[in-house]
Amino acid sequence: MTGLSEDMEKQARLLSSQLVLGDRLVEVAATRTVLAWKGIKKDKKSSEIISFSKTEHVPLCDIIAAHKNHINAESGRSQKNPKRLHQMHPHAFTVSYVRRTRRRRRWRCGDVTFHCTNQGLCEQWIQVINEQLSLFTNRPRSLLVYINPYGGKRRGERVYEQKVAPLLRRACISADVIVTERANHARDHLISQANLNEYDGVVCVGGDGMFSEILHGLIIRTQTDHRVDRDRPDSELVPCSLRVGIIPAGSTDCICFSTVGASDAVTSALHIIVGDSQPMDVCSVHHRDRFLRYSVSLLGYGFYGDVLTDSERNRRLGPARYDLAGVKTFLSHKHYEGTISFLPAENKGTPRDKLRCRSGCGACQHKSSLKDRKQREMSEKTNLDKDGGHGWRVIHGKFIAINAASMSCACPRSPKGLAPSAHLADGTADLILVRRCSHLDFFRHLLRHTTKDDQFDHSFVEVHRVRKFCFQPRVCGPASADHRSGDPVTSCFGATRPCPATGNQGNGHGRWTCDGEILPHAAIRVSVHGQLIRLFARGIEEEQRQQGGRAPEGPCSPRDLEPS
Ligand SMILES: Nc1ncnc2c1ncn2[C@@H]1O[C@H](COP(=O)(O)OP(=O)(O)OP(=O)(O)O)[C@@H](O)[C@H]1O
Ligand SMILES: CCCCCCCCCCCCC/C=C/[C@@H](O)[C@H](CO)NC(=O)CCCCC
Ligand SMILES: [Ca+2]
Repeated sequence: MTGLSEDMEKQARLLSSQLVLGDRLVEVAATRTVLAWKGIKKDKKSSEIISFSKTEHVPLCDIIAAHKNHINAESGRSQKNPKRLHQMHPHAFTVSYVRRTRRRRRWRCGDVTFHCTNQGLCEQWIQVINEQLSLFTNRPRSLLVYINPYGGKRRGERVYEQKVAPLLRRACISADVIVTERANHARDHLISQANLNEYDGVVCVGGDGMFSEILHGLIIRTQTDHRVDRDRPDSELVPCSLRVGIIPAGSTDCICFSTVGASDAVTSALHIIVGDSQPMDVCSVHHRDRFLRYSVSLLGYGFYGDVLTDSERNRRLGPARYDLAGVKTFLSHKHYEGTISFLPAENKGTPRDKLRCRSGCGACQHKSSLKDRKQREMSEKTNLDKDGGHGWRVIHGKFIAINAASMSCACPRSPKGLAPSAHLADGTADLILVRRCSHLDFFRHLLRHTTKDDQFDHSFVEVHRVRKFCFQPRVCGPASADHRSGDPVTSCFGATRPCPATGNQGNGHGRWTCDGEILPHAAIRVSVHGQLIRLFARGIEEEQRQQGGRAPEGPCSPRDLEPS
């Protein structure tokens, strides 16, 4: 025995044999966690089999599938490969696996083809590998796919057919595909038609707006099935059981970029295939006792609300509409007056710490139990009753922008994001207040979103980590008794009255963008629901150095390595 590696010797081999790889003879072995091989040859003097190359290996959790090859006479024969070697090994199988590239966290599908002496051995290898893969119960078998044909540069259908469908087929994953025919088609289908029991996950081919449809479809369906009243701002929402995969085909693709670390269809498809799971916080947004929308990325008032409002007029420009609207909004340099009240998140770090949310993030590991949450709610209520809002902070001011990000909102435009230290699944959002400042100062602040400099390091910017917040635009006329009472929750909504100038509450104020949609009200109340939804993703991985070898040791967590 040549000894593939010490680690492998410690584990029971499921199968090992001599096979041919290219023009070399290799010893190949499979255990429950790894497939490894090493070049071998016959020692001329002793006639013993000796190894002559380093062990190469692929963790089983990175393998997509093993398939039989249909070989013609010429295939598999390299120039150096003597005809004899090939003739002695006429059967072959290919193992497809996840290959990490050196470039920007992109994953690709790698193939390695082994030739065998006989058909029985070839089939045995395929069976052993695929049997082990079938033990990974986190991998989906059946998916429901929604494609927005008009998202981003209108390439959704092509991207799916050319890049994603072939990989799903290779991994033996079935997919029912719906190409949407109108806005909200996917949302409505999920709410009232889809038979969700048939699927292990939902795939969204499109941008953040399309993802938002699917998010709404799944959350609304889940709450309806569990008879949860969505209109009550304090309802405890039930987490969705199906995971969502995002194949980026939009303009910003911020949710994909922030959860996968790349905006790339093949990378996303591979995260779906290996069955990754990334929980994600969701904000619920209410106006008085009426549910408005859910948000996972940016709730933005003022600057971003205006950018989005303006960009909607130029949808035909595709992704460039945001640049045009961004410049116009920046030049208009508006500010808005209002009161923001928020409940700070305790013991959850700060938005300016340097603890970035990365794959396996410690801050996102802890999911508070129902008991914890009930206790927190009780103490919030008691504090409110006791002294009219203890724990809540209230800030009145003139703001150029108010942004709430429950994740970093990293995207190709801003690789560290609007809130670089926000966490995907810690049950909090980072609330960024940009007060009225000079044009030049605001430009400096914006510019820092694209560099390594700290965009919060300005006297006119403050940032808080929060569980809940309310916003009340400046009230026309004298402040109401509720507002003066200091009870932030009541004052958020009690003080709203029609503006005499317009006769309409909301008009004349700024607007909120909620993951790219414009909200119909400026006075809103927001709660973060920790880990309400899960994606086929694993968060952004630390960049790794490749160390030679066919597939570098991936960051498979022990959970991934052990078949369940
Ligand atoms: N068939 C369709 N026809 C018209 N609109 C659609 C259709 N399907 C989905 N939509 C809507 O298109 C909007 C934009 O889609 P999407 O998010 O995919 O692209 P985007 O806006 O270019 O990207 P991003 O949201 O990342 O900026 C979504 O709000 C969605 O509701
Ligand atoms: C002087 C240079 C200034 C550069 C400033 C760059 C700052 C970029 C921060 C981008 C944050 C995007 C957050 C994502 C929000 C999405 O839910 C939403 C829907 O797709 N997209 C936008 O709001 C689109 C937002 C587009 C903003 C331009
Ligand atoms: Ca969060």
